[in-house]
Amino acid sequence: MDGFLTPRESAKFIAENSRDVFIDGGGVRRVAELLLPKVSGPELSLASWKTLHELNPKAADEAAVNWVFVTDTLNFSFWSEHDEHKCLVRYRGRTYSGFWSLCAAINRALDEGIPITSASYYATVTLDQVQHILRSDTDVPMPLIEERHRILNETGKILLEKFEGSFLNCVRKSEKSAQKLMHLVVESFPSYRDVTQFEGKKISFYKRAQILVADTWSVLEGKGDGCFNDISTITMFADYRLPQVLAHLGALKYSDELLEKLLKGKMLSYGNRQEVEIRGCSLWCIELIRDCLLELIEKKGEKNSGEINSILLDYYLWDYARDHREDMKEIPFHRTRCIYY
Ligand SMILES: Nc1nc2c(c(CN[C@H]3C=C[C@H](O)[C@@H]3O)cn2[C@@H]2O[C@H](COP(=O)(O)O)[C@@H](O)[C@H]2O)c(=O)[nH]1
Repeated sequence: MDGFLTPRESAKFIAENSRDVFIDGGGVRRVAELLLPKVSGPELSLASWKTLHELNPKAADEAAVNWVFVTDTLNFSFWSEHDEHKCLVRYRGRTYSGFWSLCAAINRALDEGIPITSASYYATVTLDQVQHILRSDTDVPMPLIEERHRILNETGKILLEKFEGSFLNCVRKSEKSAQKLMHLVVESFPSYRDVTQFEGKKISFYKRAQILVADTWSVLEGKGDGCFNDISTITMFADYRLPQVLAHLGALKYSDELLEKLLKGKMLSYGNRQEVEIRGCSLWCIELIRDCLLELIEKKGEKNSGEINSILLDYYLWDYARDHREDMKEIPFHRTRCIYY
């Protein structure tokens, strides 16, 4: 996808030209200080992807990689109009919402003998079958079911044509470069092309492509085919939860006009200036938090077990957002309905 700024370049440019979203330096430092005691703990480690999340695969094999691929292909837009009426999926005695409702539905299908992670299946899966697989245990269906069906067919066909039906072959073509894998994904699979324009420049977020690379790194435990030599160049994933938690923690500030819109639950269309500023400033904010945290680690001589990168900060803050739903009500997430995040 030539001619586009990278996500990191895009974020810097947006943050420098933003009118309604601002990064608060004091807030950035406070978040870095909140994270400092965690750097040597389990939560800010690669292993937490498996140990903290029971729905994620425990294996590090080809089937697990293909589970990650189909999950991240559908990893978008779970928010509902009214939070008290939303899609919920019950699985093995627990009830899941949002992103986790997707993972629960995928695992439920596998338990029912439906090969939902096999490209040869989802390349021709019907809308009825997808509605059954992603069925909700409430009267509110998962949003964008028709789009999810279209994307499954499109993506499955391409994976069969170009990568013999397995995402592991796509990973192997990246020669252990996270950047090469991200670009191979966006070039091969149209639904991953999370790009738009801002102030006349062609910008990219590649949210689902970046989280796909990150989840591939995680499920392979950073070893073998997942031992990416440039994994730290992957930025956070510009979704609708991270901006909310960054605003809640005071690292991100919204103009009065934008905050009023969010409080009224107004929709922002994909590519709208304020939506782009929210996503871009969030991404740049995490880069600044990471830099500040690395400085604090240096100064305080904290020994962190593995490397600290934007992926691990993102995972941690995303989990934090899930665990602090109630506290975050004062700053709503922004409502954009799209297939990109
Ligand atoms: N920035 C960022 N956004 C993420 C994720 C995840 C889950 N992934 C990892 C987390 C645990 C597993 O270990 C996965 O690896 C989902 N999302 C996005 O959030 C939104 C869903 O939110 P809610 O409605 O509250 O479930 C939606 O846009 C979805 O695309 C992440 O980690 N970071």
